Amino acid sequence: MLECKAISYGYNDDSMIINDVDFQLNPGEVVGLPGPSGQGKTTFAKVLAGYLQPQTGAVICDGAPLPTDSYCPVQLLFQHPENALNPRWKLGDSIAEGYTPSPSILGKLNIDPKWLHRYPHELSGGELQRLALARVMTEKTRYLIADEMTAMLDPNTQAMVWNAVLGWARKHDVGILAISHDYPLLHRVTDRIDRTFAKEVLTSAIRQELRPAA
Ligand SMILES: Nc1ncnc2c1ncn2[C@@H]1O[C@H](COP(=O)(O)OP(=O)(O)OP(=O)(O)O)[C@@H](O)[C@H]1O
Repeated sequence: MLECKAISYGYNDDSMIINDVDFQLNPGEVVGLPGPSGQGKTTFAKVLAGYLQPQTGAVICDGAPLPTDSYCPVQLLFQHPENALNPRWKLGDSIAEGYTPSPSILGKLNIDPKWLHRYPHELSGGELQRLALARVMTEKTRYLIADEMTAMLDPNTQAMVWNAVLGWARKHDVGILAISHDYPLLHRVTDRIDRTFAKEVLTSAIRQELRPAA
């Protein structure tokens, strides 16, 4: 289980962005994290993935603190994949740094193997995002935090990417935290919604979107 207890984080000590948050994500579970802009969802994601050290509390992954000198079992994908890929490396080299994705994973994400011979600036944002995702779809990833991961994709590509990710997560018992403003998407892909950052009163439109399909 990926869990945190009493996490607080502030970019300066005067004001905390995250206050005393408890959270749990089980292996194989898909949890949605909605919330208005600026509430601290991305900050929380960065703490959970070990990019930021909380001022109070701790992140525990399968019974241990996150490693600092080896592959992190909690991987974080952002809306903009450029930040995750070295602009000076061909994409095949960036991916091979971790592992070699199977032709099946490349196929499920509709990745043209020729892209691996190109540099990041030679692909579209949506193509890059699928490569950034392939890069973390390894058995070493136990939890994936998808922060607006498919926000830039068209609806068909978004559905294709989520099918691939959910199939992979089911097969390997990977837990997923999906952060998004897109309630219909969260309703489609998650098992439950965590309301830590979404304390706003639900509008009737959102309630309608959240209602299970008949
Ligand atoms: N590096 C930083 N230094 C100082 N303040 C920051 C930094 N990064 C984010 N913030 C501030 O922290 C607050 C929370 O930002 P965060 O990106 O976590 O929110 P969010 O809920 O993910 O928002 P959105 O839905 O718009 O992505 C915001 O007020 C933001 O301006």
